Amino acid sequence: MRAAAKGVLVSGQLYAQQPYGMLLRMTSTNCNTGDELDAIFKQKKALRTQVRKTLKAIDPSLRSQQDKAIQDIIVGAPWFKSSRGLCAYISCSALREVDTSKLLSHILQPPPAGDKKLYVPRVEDKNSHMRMLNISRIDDLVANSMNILEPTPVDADGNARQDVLQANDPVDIMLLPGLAFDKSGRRLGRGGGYYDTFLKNYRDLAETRNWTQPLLVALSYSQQILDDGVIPVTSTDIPVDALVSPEGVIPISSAAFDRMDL
Ligand SMILES: Nc1nc2c(c(=O)[nH]1)N(C=O)[C@@H](CNc1ccc(C(=O)N[C@@H](CCC(=O)O)C(=O)O)cc1)CN2
Ligand SMILES: Nc1ncnc2c1ncn2[C@@H]1O[C@H](COP(=O)(O)OP(=O)(O)OP(=O)(O)O)[C@@H](O)[C@H]1O
Repeated sequence: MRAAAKGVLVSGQLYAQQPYGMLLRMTSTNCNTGDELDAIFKQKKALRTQVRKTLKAIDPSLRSQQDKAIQDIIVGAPWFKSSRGLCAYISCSALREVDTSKLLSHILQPPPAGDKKLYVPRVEDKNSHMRMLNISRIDDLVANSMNILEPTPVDADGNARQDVLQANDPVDIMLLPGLAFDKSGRRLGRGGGYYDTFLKNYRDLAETRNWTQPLLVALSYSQQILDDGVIPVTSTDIPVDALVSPEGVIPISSAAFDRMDL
């Protein structure tokens, strides 16, 4: 995947090669040279190793206190209560991700309490391709090869599940996982590029449809919030609008300040 980020010249213009043979025109704002990218990927890899270690060292009871605090903050928040459509991840405890199980059970309550449409990730292939599919019950999930629960492409009645990129209505919020974050919105993922690719596609779709962009909200243990300047980023990394940690909501973008009622 690293080679995919190197520049190629087409008709005198520099392009970054993307999965599926797509080319992204390199401009002064989105351009990283091959050497820069190699250096950044190395720094990201080292930081991932360090953060994984930190996460493994958190005492399990402290971790579950943080899991509860983060989910309670979200469930009680006006911006969450008023949302109609969400994308959320299905947390994996072996990866030490902030737990989303209480949040998901809350969203998936039978109506009228459960009044939100939920989309969750399904990895389609190793070329950073992930879809977000609609589920209405926790039983809609099965473990994939990475041991993360994900929806089957077809529901129990044999109908294809709705893909959020094909839906007629926008989602308001995306609850995102990650290994590390900072208070300027930088996010370090697990390295697949799945979220960055999906978020870019959703952003393009929302723009085409004239929809309000969803708020990108990352769930983070206190230990995952790093000082500004520590998280290396490339031009394809999409910043988050806000963080939710056990200490509360940290709004970052102007959209977060406007919409999170803080
Ligand atoms: N809960 C959850 N679901 C998700 C993601 C995620 O980060 N969390 N993804 C977000 O992309 C996609 C799947 N991508 C993944 C990428 C790496 C690993 C993983 O197990 N990484 C190991 C290291 C593997 C290695 O390189 O040796 C790890 O981080 O410890 C899991 C999922 C879609 N679904
Ligand atoms: N919009 C995009 N289109 C195509 N490839 C992308 C896009 N965004 C990121 N990638 C590629 O995905 C790979 C992994 O990127 P990176 O290391 O930044 O992932 P990450 O942010 O840690 O993971 P994730 O986005 O899944 O949380 C890189 O090769 C990167 O060039």
